[in-house]
Amino acid sequence: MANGDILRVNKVSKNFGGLVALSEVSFRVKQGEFLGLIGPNGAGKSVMVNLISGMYKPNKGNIEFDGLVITGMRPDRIIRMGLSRTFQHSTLFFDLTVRENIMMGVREIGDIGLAQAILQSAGARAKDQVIGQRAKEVMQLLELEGQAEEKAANLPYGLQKVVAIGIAIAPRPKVLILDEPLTGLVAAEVNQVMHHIAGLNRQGMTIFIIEHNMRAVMSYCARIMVLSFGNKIAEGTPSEIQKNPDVINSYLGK
Ligand SMILES: Nc1ncnc2c1ncn2[C@@H]1O[C@H](COP(=O)(O)OP(=O)(O)OP(=O)(O)O)[C@@H](O)[C@H]1O
Repeated sequence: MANGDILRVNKVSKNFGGLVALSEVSFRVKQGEFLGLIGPNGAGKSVMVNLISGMYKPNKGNIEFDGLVITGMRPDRIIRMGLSRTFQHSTLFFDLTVRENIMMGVREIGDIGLAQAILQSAGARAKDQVIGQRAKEVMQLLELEGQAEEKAANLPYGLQKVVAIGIAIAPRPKVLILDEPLTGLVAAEVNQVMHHIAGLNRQGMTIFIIEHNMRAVMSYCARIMVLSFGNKIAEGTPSEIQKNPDVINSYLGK
């Protein structure tokens, strides 16, 4: 895409019956960027994530990812194109180990770059090997090797969030969307999760994070967008956002 945009949201609106959840919202995300989305409860943040990831369809407007219009595409196809997300509520397989959880992330996609040909043509054993290898890489990347054989249910909450990120990045996405990944975490866990997200960004992954934790958003995001009642009310650097009177009135001041 021109200007290095990896994602473009163009005048997107979403209604639920008479409720306007999003009203003609537009924004762009640059390749490699660390973008934050903030706003009060009910502002439309999760609806925006669901529209981008193909779970909802907009009533108006369109969304472009990596040069293609993805509006109306099925969520699995959007993931295969390289746009992955995590969910506000945990989506781990609690009875499975960390390794097995991350293997699920790889397997679900069935497309891991160079390994794609092997996955399509080879027998079950070769497939398992490729999937296991990718799971190992992901665990190394997120420093989860020590917990590889632990059941997800037995992990502290912060590590469960890291495993959820592992499932999402297993298919090597270009863009990772995180929907409130810090909810319910204590300060040390917040730092742990943000450390991993920042590491992924340093390695080139574009990050789009929805969060209420202002300290984390302000210290990690290069740019922040603010939604309120379905409208984009501001966009700028953390210091611009902190000074913006509309943002203070509708969100930060409260
Ligand atoms: N599937 C749905 N059906 C009907 N209304 C919905 C649906 N999903 C979201 N909404 C409504 O859309 C509005 C925006 O909700 P959304 O979940 O996007 O808010 P949010 O900004 O993510 O809030 P929070 O910070 O509390 O997660 C709310 O009024 C919500 O009730």
